[in-house]
Amino acid sequence: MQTAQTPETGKTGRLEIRDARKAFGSVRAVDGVSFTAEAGRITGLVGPNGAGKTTLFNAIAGEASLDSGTVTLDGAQIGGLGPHEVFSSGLTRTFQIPRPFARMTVLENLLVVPERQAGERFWNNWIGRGRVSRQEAELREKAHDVIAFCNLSAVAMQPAGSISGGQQKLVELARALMADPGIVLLDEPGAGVNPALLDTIIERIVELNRRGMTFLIIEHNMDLITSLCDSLVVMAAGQKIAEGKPREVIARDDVVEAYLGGAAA
Ligand SMILES: Nc1ncnc2c1ncn2[C@@H]1O[C@H](COP(=O)(O)OP(=O)(O)OP(=O)(O)O)[C@@H](O)[C@H]1O
Repeated sequence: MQTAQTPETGKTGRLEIRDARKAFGSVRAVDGVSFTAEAGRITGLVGPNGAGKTTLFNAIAGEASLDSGTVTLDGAQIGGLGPHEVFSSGLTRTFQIPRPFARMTVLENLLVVPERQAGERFWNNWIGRGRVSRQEAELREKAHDVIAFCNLSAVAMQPAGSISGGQQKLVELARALMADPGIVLLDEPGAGVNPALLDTIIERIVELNRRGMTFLIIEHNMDLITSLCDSLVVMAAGQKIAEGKPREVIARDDVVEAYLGGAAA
């Protein structure tokens, strides 16, 4: 699937969610949520436990279906597609708990990421080599470039299961980059990561965004959210309760209230 560029910015990765709904029995996990992650921006998705963030992420990434609503990426409908088709359309995600192939080296974890068949080639554009063929040597070269970019060179030949949880988060990001995505969905990139590695993760996200990559990030760490995000969407009990500039949004009484209620639940 070819991705279109957003006319105003020339960037890709604009994700638009309209009236998304998903229920599990009587639980309305996602209850009529609409928002847009603008191309070239970093959008945060926050909310207390059980707000519906993960359910929405899973639906966007094609791992679960919505009951109703639409999801478009650069104007193309991706709602209802399976995970591989969503991936091919230029959207990749990371998981809250990293899922590397534990016995494979970090390098091998990157080499097994399938190449997208069409669409934007973010990383390739950046390294300026045009279209990278599937030739093993070039794929390895790209993987080494991505590994260096993610500060993982020192552990490239180690089994991914043997490195720290924070480094595994960087492997997740690196695997996402191998696909040259227009947008990356990050599920709690800061969770369980030591402060030094967290700085590296933040720096890398900022650098990728500076080069045009779009991000949608679920995160509980408000310092990380306010320092990284251009805009913030707050969910509670399946609904969007606030949206706007991060510092303004998190100061709102109803947002504070939702968090206190969620924490007490
Ligand atoms: N597979 C499922 N079956 C039944 N209920 C589910 C399922 N997945 C999620 N839920 C329910 O849907 C609601 C939203 O859950 P979800 O995990 O999406 O919230 P969340 O905002 O990601 O929370 P957290 O921050 O704790 O990860 C919760 O009430 C949860 O119990």
